[in-house]
Amino acid sequence: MADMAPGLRVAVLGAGSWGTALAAACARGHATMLWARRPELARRIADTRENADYLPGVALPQDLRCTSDLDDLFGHLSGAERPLLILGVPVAGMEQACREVAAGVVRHGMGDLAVAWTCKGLDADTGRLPHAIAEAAFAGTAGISTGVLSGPSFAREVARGLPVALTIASASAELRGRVTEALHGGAIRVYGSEDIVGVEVGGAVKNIMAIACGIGDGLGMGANARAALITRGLAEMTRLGVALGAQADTFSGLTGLGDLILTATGDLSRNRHVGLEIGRGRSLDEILGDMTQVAEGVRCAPAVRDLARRCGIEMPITEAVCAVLFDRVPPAQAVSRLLARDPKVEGN
Ligand SMILES: NC(=O)C1=CN([C@@H]2O[C@H](COP(=O)(O)OP(=O)(O)OC[C@H]3O[C@@H](n4cnc5c(N)ncnc54)[C@H](OP(=O)(O)O)[C@@H]3O)[C@@H](O)[C@H]2O)C=CC1
Ligand SMILES: O=C(CO)COP(=O)(O)O
Repeated sequence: MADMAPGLRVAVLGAGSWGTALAAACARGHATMLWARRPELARRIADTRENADYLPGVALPQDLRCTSDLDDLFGHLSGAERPLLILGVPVAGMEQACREVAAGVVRHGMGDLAVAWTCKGLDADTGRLPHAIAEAAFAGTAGISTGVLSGPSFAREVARGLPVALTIASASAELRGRVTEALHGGAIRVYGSEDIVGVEVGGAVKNIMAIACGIGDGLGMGANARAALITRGLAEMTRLGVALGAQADTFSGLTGLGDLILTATGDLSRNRHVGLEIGRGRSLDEILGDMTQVAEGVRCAPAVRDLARRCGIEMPITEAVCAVLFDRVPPAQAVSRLLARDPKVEGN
């Protein structure tokens, strides 16, 4: 069946805060369907035009469709000329989501599907970046092109229609064009990149640095310390990324420095929130117990630390965050250890 309506067919898998905000943005110009894993949430979104669990108070577009049935989602996409699927799940859900996508593509006989994921982190058990998780899950399934959508973007601000700039990284120019067509316009700018590893490393490491800056601010360490953590955090992110094959320039862009500044300083950040509360003396279990949304940096920090060690890369701030979160090192002691490191030449 040819795609008769103007615009693309877009599906968003995952109705958390980011998936919902992106689905709302796409629905303004394209036939869009959002998938929630809880049928009860899908029904409430469809009935109330609000995702009260994740974006309370935000009115969703009337023509955004919502389902909890994956076959509805693939039915919506199959037959369209240039279908786009955005994955709005956290890293922990990435592998299963990709497997569901591969199965759906086969079940619905789709010959072409562009898939863009939005998670920021790496697999807590294996240290794989999201593109490696996708590659493994999609191996053997023809017709799927892939990319990562990232950048400094608090879901709540995007859902309110405030300006934002995003980056879509993919080896496929056609996929970059499809994602740009779905989102670019109005308050959203979309930039293209081919540096998938750089974009993914930026997204993963900035969350850890946001926790570090939150800890510093919770301890009352001041603005100078925050600027130092951001700058040296950028150095850590760049070192790791370059060792993994990324381009150094990517880290001064939206998905590196841009997202690092946003998340390390913006109080809408869940990762910064975790750090702030740790710095104020609360325990990690207590903080996470009170949160209903994901803070990817917590699970990701040990995986990044271990990956850096395997690569022979120094990441002292990441090491300090892990020590505070998981080894019960008091935050002030972790700061003293960082300050006591030997002097070195900046840039290294
Ligand atoms: N929020 C933001 O501002 C931004 C977030 N991101 C990234 O997007 C990703 C998703 O984050 P966000 O939407 O904020 O998260 P939320 O915590 O707001 O929502 C998480 C969503 O994922 C579902 N989910 C949770 N765990 C799993 C799992 N193991 N398998 C499948 N689905 C799961 C939840 O379903 P259920 O409700 O049923 O539990 C929910 O729909 C993260 O990697 C985040 O870093 C990127 C840019 C901006
Ligand atoms: O990635 C984000 C903004 O770009 C959201 O950050 P948090 O996950 O810390 O809320």
